[in-house]
Formats: sequence, C-alpha cells, structure tokens
Amino acid sequence: MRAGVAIKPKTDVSVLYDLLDNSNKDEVPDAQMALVMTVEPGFGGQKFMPDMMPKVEALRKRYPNLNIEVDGGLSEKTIDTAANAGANVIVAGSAVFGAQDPADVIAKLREAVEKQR
Ligand SMILES: O=C(CO)[C@H](O)[C@H](O)COP(=O)(O)O
Repeated sequence: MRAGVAIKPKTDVSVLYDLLDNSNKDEVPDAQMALVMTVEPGFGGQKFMPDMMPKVEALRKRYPNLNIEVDGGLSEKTIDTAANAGANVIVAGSAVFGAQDPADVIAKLREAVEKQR
C-alpha cells in the first residue's frame, strides 16, 4: 500500500513538512505522495488555480524525489505550468473525458511532465 497526503487551496504547504520530514520514522506512516489541490475539492470542470504553484515548487525544492500530484483544471493548456513547478502526478478529468482522442491528451500530459524530469 502507498500513502499520500493532500492539501486544499486554503491550506498552507508548511503543514506537510512535519509529516514528510518524519516519514521514515516508525511513529508516522510513510507518506509517499503529496497532493496539492489546484481547485477547491468537490467536482470536476473547475478552473486551474496557478497561484497554487508556489506550494508545488516549495515541495519539489524540499523533497526532490517525492511524488507530487496536482488535481483540478489540468489540461494541455495548464500542464506546462504544473510540470515546470515540479508536479509529476497529474489528475485530469474534463480534459481527458471531454476529448475526442483521450489517449492523445494523456500522451501530451505525460510528455509535458517527462520533459521536466
Ligand atoms: O474531483 C475533483 C475535485 O474534487 C477533481 O478536480 C476532478 O476529478 C478533476 O477534474 P477536472 O480535470 O475536470 O478538473
């Protein structure tokens, strides 16, 4: 099993530091992924919030090997912003399910992330 931890847009990224810094110690479950919500949780089709990117950048700087996920409003238009900030796990609903060629969209999202790694 893998464990992750998520923060909503109004939550400061620093709340994750204690947990992630201590994730190899016995008393804290290993957190192997951090999810930075890029919309308010609740439903698909919302607008990507670029002002969440400093959180992603801060996590990437502090944890070079952490899986950092973004969720909300990700598409071919917003993927470069997220990937440049350091996100390497992408949740995309509308952009994929609303596409004529979902596989092509997934390939483009993947390519944008892999370009940064
Ligand atoms: O459920 C969500 C928020 O709670 C997700 O943001 C959603 O599933 C992703 O969808 P979209 O790509 O349309 O923003």
